[in-house]
Amino acid sequence: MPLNVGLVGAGMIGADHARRIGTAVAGARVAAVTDIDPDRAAAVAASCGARTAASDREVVDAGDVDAVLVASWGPAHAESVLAAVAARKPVFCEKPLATTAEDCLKIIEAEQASGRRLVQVGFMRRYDTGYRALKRLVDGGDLGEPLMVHCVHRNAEVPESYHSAMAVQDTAVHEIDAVRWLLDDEITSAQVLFPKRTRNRFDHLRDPQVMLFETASGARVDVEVFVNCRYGYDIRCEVVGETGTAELPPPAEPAVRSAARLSTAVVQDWKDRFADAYDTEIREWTAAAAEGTASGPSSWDGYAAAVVTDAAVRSQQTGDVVPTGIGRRPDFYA
Ligand SMILES: NC(=O)c1ccc[n+]([C@@H]2O[C@H](COP(=O)([O-])OP(=O)(O)OC[C@H]3O[C@@H](n4cnc5c(N)ncnc54)[C@H](O)[C@@H]3O)[C@@H](O)[C@H]2O)c1
Ligand SMILES: O[C@H]1[C@H](O)[C@@H](O)[C@H](O)[C@@H](O)[C@H]1O
Repeated sequence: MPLNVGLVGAGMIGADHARRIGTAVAGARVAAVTDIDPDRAAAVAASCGARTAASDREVVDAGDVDAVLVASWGPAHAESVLAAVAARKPVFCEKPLATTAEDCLKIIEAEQASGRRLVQVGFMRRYDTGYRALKRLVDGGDLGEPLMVHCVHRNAEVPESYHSAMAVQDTAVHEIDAVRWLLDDEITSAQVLFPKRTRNRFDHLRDPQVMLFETASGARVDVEVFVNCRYGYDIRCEVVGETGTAELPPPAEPAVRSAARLSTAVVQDWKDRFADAYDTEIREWTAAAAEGTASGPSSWDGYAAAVVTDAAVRSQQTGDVVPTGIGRRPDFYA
């Protein structure tokens, strides 16, 4: 019997995950799809042989839905995740887990009360082969004690609806999770600085931004976010340890020698850059969900990302170093 997945949110990434479940994941199928835009729900349902449902509640409560995939807008995530946890169904939630730390805590409490892990958050970098290789080096002690991490997150461009806080909440949130995971260390403070602004995009947007984080052990992390860099999608990460450094490998692209030039194409967007990571992420989610549980990035990771992004957004107003106030991770999430 395949795992029957109920999809909440049939936008860009929801449709992509539905396609992925149909083509790249064995032992799972999409059974029901809902979206507040019924046309989108109908189109995605038709593309994967599923039925449509009127609401997230209907998806969660359906007798033939074993697990729920939430890919709606961030502000709608908490309600759907809480409903799935209440129904004791495994749930994958695209980032962010919730848009407030308070809602993340409600999910943590409900999940702990259920007695087992049910929630996986969509931080797909943890499934990227390059990041996994970096993690093995850090964990294996090959670099000595990690002291610093230098990160770059560049998008070719963003739509007009993208605003300055999203550079933290939507974009740097990936580095925030990846660095916590790589170093196995919590982020305790955040600061955001604004360099000279690009003239190439909207007046309302501060772009680029430089974000500085400190971890509980004293490691320092810098993240350059530049979401209108024009030339492509560019993700970099270098861990500097006491005895060595390691850098994320660039995506494998052929080196082309032609017309007296040696060149390599730059990947253009996140869907291509992390395509394999998304496949692995959803495969590992469905495998755990088939066992009635969840693995990978947890509700605690979703909460930690929320408190760090809150601190960084506050720092955007003043430039101050803002403590994150992160507490102790419950043993449930050890
Ligand atoms: N992990 C990643 O790299 C990654 C990449 C892109 C998007 N995301 C996340 O995925 C989520 C969706 O992003 P997107 O780019 O697909 O956005 P999108 O706007 O294309 O799609 C969101 C969909 O959710 C629907 N929706 C909103 N509220 C709903 C509700 N209450 N019930 C049902 N449907 C609802 C909208 O109608 C829309 O179709 C966001 O949280 C985003 O941050 C993650
Ligand atoms: O929602 C997207 C997505 O998370 C991408 O991975 C990131 O590079 C973009 O900056 C963000 O807007």
